[in-house]
Amino acid sequence: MRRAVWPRVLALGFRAAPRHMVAALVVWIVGAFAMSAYAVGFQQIVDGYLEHDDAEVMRGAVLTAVLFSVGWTVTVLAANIGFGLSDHVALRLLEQVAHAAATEPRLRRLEGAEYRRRLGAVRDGRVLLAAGPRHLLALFQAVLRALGIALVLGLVYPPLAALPLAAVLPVALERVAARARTAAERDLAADRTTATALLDLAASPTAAAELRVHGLGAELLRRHRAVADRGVAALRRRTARPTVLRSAGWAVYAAVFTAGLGLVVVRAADHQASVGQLLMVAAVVRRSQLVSGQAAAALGRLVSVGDVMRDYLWLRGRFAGERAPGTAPPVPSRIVHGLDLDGVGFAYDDGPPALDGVTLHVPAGSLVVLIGENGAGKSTLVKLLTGVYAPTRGRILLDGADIAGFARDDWHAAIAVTFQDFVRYELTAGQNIGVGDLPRLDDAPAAWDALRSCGDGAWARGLPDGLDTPVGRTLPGAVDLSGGQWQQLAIARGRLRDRPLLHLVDEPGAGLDPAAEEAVVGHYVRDARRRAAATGTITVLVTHRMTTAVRADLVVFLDAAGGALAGAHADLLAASPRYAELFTAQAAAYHVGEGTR
Ligand SMILES: Nc1ncnc2c1ncn2[C@@H]1O[C@H](COP(=O)(O)OP(=O)(O)OP(=O)(O)O)[C@@H](O)[C@H]1O
Repeated sequence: MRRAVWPRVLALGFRAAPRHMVAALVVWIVGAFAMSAYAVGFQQIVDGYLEHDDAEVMRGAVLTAVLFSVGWTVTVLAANIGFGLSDHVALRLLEQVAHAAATEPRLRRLEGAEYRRRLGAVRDGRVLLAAGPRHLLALFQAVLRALGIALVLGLVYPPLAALPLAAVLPVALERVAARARTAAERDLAADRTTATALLDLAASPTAAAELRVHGLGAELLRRHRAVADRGVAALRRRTARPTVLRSAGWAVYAAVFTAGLGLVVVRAADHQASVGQLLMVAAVVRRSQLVSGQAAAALGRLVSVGDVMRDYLWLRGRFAGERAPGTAPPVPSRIVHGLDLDGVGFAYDDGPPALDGVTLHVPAGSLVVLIGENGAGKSTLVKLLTGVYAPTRGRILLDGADIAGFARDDWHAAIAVTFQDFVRYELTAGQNIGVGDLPRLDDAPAAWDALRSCGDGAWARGLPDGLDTPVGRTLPGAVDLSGGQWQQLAIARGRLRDRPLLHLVDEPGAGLDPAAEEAVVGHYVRDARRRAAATGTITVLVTHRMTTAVRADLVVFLDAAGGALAGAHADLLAASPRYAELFTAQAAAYHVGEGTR
């Protein structure tokens, strides 16, 4: 464990549970003193008895009884305080990471293999990390106990005070072994993730039907076994040598203490030490072994704690800074001129550009249909317009103002979105709509009204408690819905906000039956016209149904190279052979008459 992390682990404890930390510190100092010093009382009893000194025996008995009971009480107390401390820190840790991730406006910071690896490490290691302050205190206590033992040994024969130093070698080797183990585990983390994913998939209820039909269950388990066996073998190989070294360290330690004990026996034979002192040393040697074990265990765990702490600090650093722009311009209440994309480009991580130099003007109040083949960048453009991603080059301007300059929360409050990969919330059906406009989370009439855009909503009325029915798989009494019904809830959610500046809808028809899809598109067209007049709202509809393009003011056709062509449907038919080809193929498939051209 590198030094810089220690104070931060302690600070974690003091921030999460300051009273627990102080109590643990006090209790463990008292415990360390009591459990080391009680052996002195033990010596007094034996020597008093041999010298027929009843007063000395009594003093020893009282001292032993008091120190022993204080020591044990405090040990039990310390364990409880320590666990309480860990619980507090664990809770706080999870809250901090979850809050930072949930409120991070820059979605790119939640992506990438490095982010996923570190997040996984903190999630899996949170209990370990939360116990970090406790392990640090345990290490501190072990050092105090070792000092107490040195003091007691020094009383018998001063050179013996150096005996506890023999623990330095095995404890250091324990640390080396722990380092080797955590390094190996870290290198094997990808395999472990794969193994867990394979097991999760094998047990997943959503994948159950497909796995059975394709006969994949046994294959998944075979792969899991192969990956897991490889991991266990690699771990054994890499930790074998440090384990041998570790055992050698403890052997040296045992030899040194045995020699120390032998020395006291010789001194007792020479009448330079009393029998009581001999017994006291024997008791202290046993205690010293426990204390060294405690220190070694704490140090070993702290190595892993340090690793998780570094991942945790990395995550905190990733979410830090740039959160609140100083003075952001206000988001306008209506669009007057329109939306301009000025050379907009975007690439995920180090991948090829998903969008490459898109430049176009969308007049206020337009209904835009966004068309393109799979992977052309339609959803990416929608995400750029929501502001959760920023263009890697170029700008998006609303009435001339770069949307990147608006405060994120203000911008998000000013738009309405239905995402292609929408979320299925484990809430009631009505709340699945209500989350689209939080102040109206439980506004039943508004939810019914929004749902009516997808048809008559008969299926929702047929639910046991209508829109008050919990939906999904986890809540008690929850009803799971069909893909199209979930999609209707997502569409209604996106329609709940009344006066958005941008209304973005990504593939609303994908899971809907033709009647529902027609109803939905019709509502979007009517909403777009109504809002155009009121707020200059721009509605962007992503669809593969090219016949919808006929009803648009502006069609944006994204090509596979990340470029865009914009214009009226008829203009695009003339300007783009590929667009015309796609339209003709689809029109033929859907028996669309020539009149639509
Ligand atoms: N989160 C992501 N990380 C990395 N690459 C991504 C991510 N999302 C999309 N891409 C890539 O960006 C490109 C554009 O994807 P996008 O989802 O925008 O296409 P689309 O036009 O919406 O496709 P579809 O019609 O299939 O929904 C694709 O090549 C895709 O592989």
